[in-house]
Amino acid sequence: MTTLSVNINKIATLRNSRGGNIPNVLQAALDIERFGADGITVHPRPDERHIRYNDVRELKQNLHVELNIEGNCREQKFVELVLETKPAQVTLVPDALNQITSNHGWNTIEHKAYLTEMVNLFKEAGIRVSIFVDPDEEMVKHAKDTGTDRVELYTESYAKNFGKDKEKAVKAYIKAAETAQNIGLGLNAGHDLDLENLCYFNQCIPFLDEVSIGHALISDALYYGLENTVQMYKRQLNKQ
Ligand SMILES: CC(=O)[C@@H](O)[C@H](O)COP(=O)(O)O
Ligand SMILES: NCC(=O)COP(=O)(O)O
Repeated sequence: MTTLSVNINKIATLRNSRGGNIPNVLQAALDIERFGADGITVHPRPDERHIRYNDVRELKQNLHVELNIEGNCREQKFVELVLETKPAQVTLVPDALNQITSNHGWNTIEHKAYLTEMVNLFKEAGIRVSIFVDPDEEMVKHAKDTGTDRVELYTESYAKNFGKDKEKAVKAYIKAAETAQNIGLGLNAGHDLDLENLCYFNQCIPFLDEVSIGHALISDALYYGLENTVQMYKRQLNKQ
């Protein structure tokens, strides 16, 4: 069964807009856990514009479900935070400084030596590692050489093209996913997944381990409430 890790960056964005502690990010994460999510994802960025480094520390101390920390391992502060908090999973994302959001996966050929070093560092600390990649069989194959446990397929292009032609939109993802499965890599996916496009993606790739979803899920919660929304996403993942 594919697990749902809820990305709570957008809850922190709302909190930070007023400088106080409303909404309370930790409480929201604990509630999301209680409502049935399998994990919590955070993506701290160097400017701490949404999740702050201290949020991550608090979350790790209080959550019972898996914590997935995504981010740029070229940032020393990020590496130190991950090694200090020891989440269940770290997802390595090649962000540029001041990027609005993630917009590409790693080139696992060009950066293989560097990624191998980072994967070793985190795995030695007992942390599962996932590498964020575009839906490209070559990138998946070369990710395997780094020793990573999983890859996360960057689903922005799937989400963007889903409305035009969903079969075409998912094609490269199925190929990349099958490659990962054949070489023994675990498989995550995320970015712009939503209530419309999630079920089809999961049905096309039934061996998916985890999806991480934030922007659409937190937006849907404005209409449906957080509890309902988490359960609506879970139901999409449970449809055969
Ligand atoms: C890695 C990824 O796909 C991103 O979606 C990310 O985790 C979200 O980051 P922001 O919330 O900063 O857009
Ligand atoms: N890894 C993707 C993620 O955590 C959430 O992405 P999005 O749903 O906010 O686009």
